[in-house]
Amino acid sequence: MTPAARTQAAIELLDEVIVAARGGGAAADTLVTRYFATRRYAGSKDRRAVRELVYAAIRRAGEMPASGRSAMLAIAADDGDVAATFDGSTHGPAPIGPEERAASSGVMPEWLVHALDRSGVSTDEQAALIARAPLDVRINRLTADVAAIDALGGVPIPGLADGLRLPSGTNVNALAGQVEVQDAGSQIVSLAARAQAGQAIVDLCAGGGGKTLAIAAAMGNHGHILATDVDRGRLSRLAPRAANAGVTIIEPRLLDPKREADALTDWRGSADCVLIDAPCSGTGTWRRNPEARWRLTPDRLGKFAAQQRHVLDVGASLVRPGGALVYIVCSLLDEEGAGQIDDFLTDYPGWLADTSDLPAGRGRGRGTRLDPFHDGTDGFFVARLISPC
Ligand SMILES: C[S@@+](CC[C@H](N)C(=O)[O-])C[C@H]1O[C@@H](n2cnc3c(N)ncnc32)[C@H](O)[C@@H]1O
Repeated sequence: MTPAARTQAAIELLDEVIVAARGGGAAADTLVTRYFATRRYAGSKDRRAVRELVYAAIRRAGEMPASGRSAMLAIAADDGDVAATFDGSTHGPAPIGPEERAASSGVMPEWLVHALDRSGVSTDEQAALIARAPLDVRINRLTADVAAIDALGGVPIPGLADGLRLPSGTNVNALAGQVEVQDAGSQIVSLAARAQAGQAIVDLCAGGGGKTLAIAAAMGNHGHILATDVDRGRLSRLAPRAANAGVTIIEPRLLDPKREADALTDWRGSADCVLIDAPCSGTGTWRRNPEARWRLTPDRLGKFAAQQRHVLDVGASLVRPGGALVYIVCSLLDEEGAGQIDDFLTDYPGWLADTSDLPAGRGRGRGTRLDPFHDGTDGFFVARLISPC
């Protein structure tokens, strides 16, 4: 592809990303993969270059741009080489017209700036939310070939015995099951479960099982983990991943939304720990999905808050006396984090917030917050609550 054709491809892709963000369609990453699946003429260098243009344009536009072209014009405004590709060549974009407007620059939509301000997230911390994310993995000691993992050339992540930060672009597919791609923050908040061999743990919002597998490894594959979710597609990914990872203690169970408690009567009041990695806005994961900040609305945020309170109520009923409820969101908004826990503790007398022994993060309300600016991780809020004996 010529440089001009790459710019045109980025414009087309950005148009797709904008349409998907407006209509609840696929994530940018999926759209890029699909785009190239039907364009075999594009080589690996072309794909990488187009992907970088697309993500640079997404990161630069705080508000959703009017079009892919206006988003790329904003990149062209600062980069003469990109501007020169608007040359009207056969596969390239039309020349820039004198009246054409580039998309405005910014970190995120204005309403989110205010919401994060209210949650005590500084301007620098907000900017770090859309920086590039590193490639972190968790070494699975149940199956790991240490020599093969050493050969990847990663750097140990402070505070995580099994965490490794790899050079960007490292292909870890050949080591599936031996290493799990998992952000350092996700590994750190999983430690809040303080999982031990022999325990009975419920991972209520297990999804594809990123944290379930981390907990199983911490238990040395001894004990029992009930992994539940309401999303059949996500939960179905867990069993093959567990098999690959040599984990045998996980029991997946699909729940019916709003009727979760009916399917969990056998676990009522008996879990040593219930982990709730709740559905949330994902403001802490914008490094990986920067276009997600265009999708979020105050209405959607309110719906997440209601879901969070619902899963907290379901989870609390499963904890044994003296057991722990660990609440996690990958968001820095107090509505989803510290505020939820304040409300929970008001409504559940006798429950107490435990102190943090995590190797990163700072206190926020009755929990701990991790963020890219201070911790170099995705953003998370985590609280560990102890049920009355
Ligand atoms: C943040 S994701 C979980 C990610 C997962 N724990 C991991 O580490 O990969 C939140 C999950 O909560 C699930 N969920 C939403 N409402 C739920 C409910 N009422 N009961 C159980 N799971 C629910 C969603 O389907 C989604 O998979």
